[in-house]
This record gives sequence, C-alpha cells and structure tokens, in this order.
Amino acid sequence: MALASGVRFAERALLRPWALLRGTTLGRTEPAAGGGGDGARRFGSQRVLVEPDAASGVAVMKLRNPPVNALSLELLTELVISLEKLENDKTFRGVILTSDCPRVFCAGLDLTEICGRNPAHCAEYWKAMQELWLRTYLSSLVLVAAINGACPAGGCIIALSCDCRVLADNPKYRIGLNETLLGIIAPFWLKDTYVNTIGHRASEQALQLGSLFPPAEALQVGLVDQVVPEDQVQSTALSEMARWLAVPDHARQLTKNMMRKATADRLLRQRDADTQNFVSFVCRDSIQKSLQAYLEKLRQRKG
Ligand SMILES: CCCCCCCCC/C=C/C(=O)SCCNC(=O)CCNC(=O)[C@H](O)C(C)(C)COP(=O)(O)OP(=O)(O)OC[C@H]1O[C@@H](n2cnc3c(N)ncnc32)[C@H](O)[C@@H]1OP(=O)(O)O
Repeated sequence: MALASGVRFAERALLRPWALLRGTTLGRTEPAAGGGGDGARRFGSQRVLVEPDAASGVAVMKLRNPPVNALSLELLTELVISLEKLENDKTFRGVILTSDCPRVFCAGLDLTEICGRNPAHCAEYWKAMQELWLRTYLSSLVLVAAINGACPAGGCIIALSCDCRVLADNPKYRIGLNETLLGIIAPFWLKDTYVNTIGHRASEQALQLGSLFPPAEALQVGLVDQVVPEDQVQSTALSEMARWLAVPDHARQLTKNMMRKATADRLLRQRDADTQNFVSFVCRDSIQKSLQAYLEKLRQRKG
C-alpha cells in the first residue's frame, strides 16, 4: 500500500513527458545486430538507444548525444520517455544505463541550454531536469549505472539516482558534483542525493570543493560500488543486476520507496519554487558571465 500511494502521489505530480517533446524522433524500432525475435529488437530515439532482452527482463539504455552526452532538453525528454516505456512494460525488471559516446558517460547539464537563453527556456529546461531525476530516483525498476566515461555534475546526478554504480578504472573517468567550480550551486535535492549516498561530512567537503573523484577515490568515498577494468564494466553491471533481481520485486520496491520517498517528496512539494530559484539564479548577469567563461574555456581546451 505504501508503495502504491507513494507512486500515485509521485505520478500525479510528474509532468507528462511528451509535453516536453521538441523535435524528437521517438518510438523507432529496429532489429538488433544479429538479433532475432521481439526480445532482441532495439527501440529508442535519436539520442537514447534501448537494447531490450525480454528473456532476462533487462534492457540496456545507451545515451548517444555526441560528443559528450550533454543533457540537452531533447536528451532529457527522450530519457524520460524511454524509461517510462520500460516501466510500463511488465516484461522488464531492470535497466542498465550506459553511454554510447567514447570516454564520456555524461557531461552534465548542456550549458548551451542555460547560457544566453530567456527565463522561459531555462524554466522549461529545469523542469525537464527535475522530471528525469524524479523518474530515475523513484523508478520501480532496478537501475544499474555502467559508467564507462567521465561523469561530472548532471552525469553524476543520473548515476546517483540509480541503485548501483559500476565505474571503469580509468583515471580520466572522474565522477562528482563540480558545480561550485562553475560558480553555480547544486540544488537541495541534488545535495540530498549526495548526502544519502556518501554521508554528510564527505558531501559537505566534496560539494564545497567541487571535487571530481578518480575511480579509486570514488570507490573509497562510496560514490560508486565497484571499479573494474573498462572491458568488464558491462559484464559486472549485468552481475550486479542479477544480484538485485534475485530479490522479490515487491519487497525490493517497497524498501526502495521507503528509503527514497522523503527525499523525492521534498522536491515534489516545492517544485515550482525550485524552478523559480534556478531561473532567477542562472539568469543573473554574474552567473551568465561565469557560465560563458566556463564554456569558452572548454571550447579553447580543444585540440
Ligand atoms: C539556486 C539554484 C541553483 C541551481 C544551479 C544549477 C545546478 C545544476 C546542477 C548541474 C550542473 C551541471 O551539470 S553543470 C555542467 C558541468 N559539466 C562539466 O563541468 C563538464 C564539462 N566538460 C568536460 O569536463 C569535458 O568536456 C569532458 C566531459 C570531461 C569530456 O572531455 P573531452 O576532452 O572528451 O571533450 P571536450 O573537448 O572537452 O568537449 C567536446 C565538446 O563538448 C562541449 N561540452 C563539454 N561539456 C559540455 C557541457 N556540459 N555543455 C555543453 N557543451 C559541452 C565542449 O565545449 C566541446 O565543444 P566544441 O569545442 O564546440 O566541440
């Protein structure tokens, strides 16, 4: 009962994802390479590739928004819709979230969505970000993040809202919330997710310093659950998934809801205020200047 009412409450408060749709191409289905029956058919959209395996009840969801899987409004929308599709299909009990872009899991917010944009656009964008977090954080599916690349800021948020994280052992694949280094602040629900994962003191330190942890440190602080050689990320994610799926769904889902509901409800209660905060903050001249300077630095670093 607790789960049913919790989920209904969350669902009522969530946006209809297709209301966010803008120029997306969804619902395409194509046979997987070497695949046969329905269980092997891929579906997805331009920026999210879903490889479902009906036999195991597990789907692999790949972010493919090159070059760095920045969270554009389109990618956020397509992720929400793909996840909802799997949630609504009783065949599926688990999703492995990974990247189709080399060396980057997800670069976080697409800074071009909040630089030089009007307040209405920033608000629409932030609502989509909240929506993705709520959907992943409260998902009834088991979500395993197979982190096969760099995972800063918004990328880290996505990984943290999964149930379990496997990170490839490459010193370039750092993970964490580096917002302060861009001159911005992690919102309270992001901070809560961090605290829920690594504890208050470690979060206090890491958030203020904008720390990006290399794999060994990420493991030590508890930001990820396993660090494995790059070519074993997928197989380890599958083994982790098997461990989580060995638990009866209803008991695991009720427990997940019990652990996460209060954190999610806090955002659901003040979603509009959170959006207004975000918009007034990022639209300030001083914040726009530091975001522009950061983007410029990223562009110049190239080559
Ligand atoms: C009160 C409430 C307050 C609310 C305050 C709000 C809080 C919000 C919480 C979340 C915040 C965020 O996510 S903020 C985003 C934080 N993200 C980051 O700091 C990551 C920045 N990116 C990187 O560090 C790197 O790109 C990295 C991901 C490691 C990949 O390195 P690579 O060498 O492979 O690639 P690069 O050459 O750097 O990048 C390739 C191209 O992608 C672009 N690019 C890279 N990251 C990008 C990004 N996030 N958005 C847009 N574009 C990006 C570069 O400019 C290049 O563009 P071209 O030169 O044109 O090709």
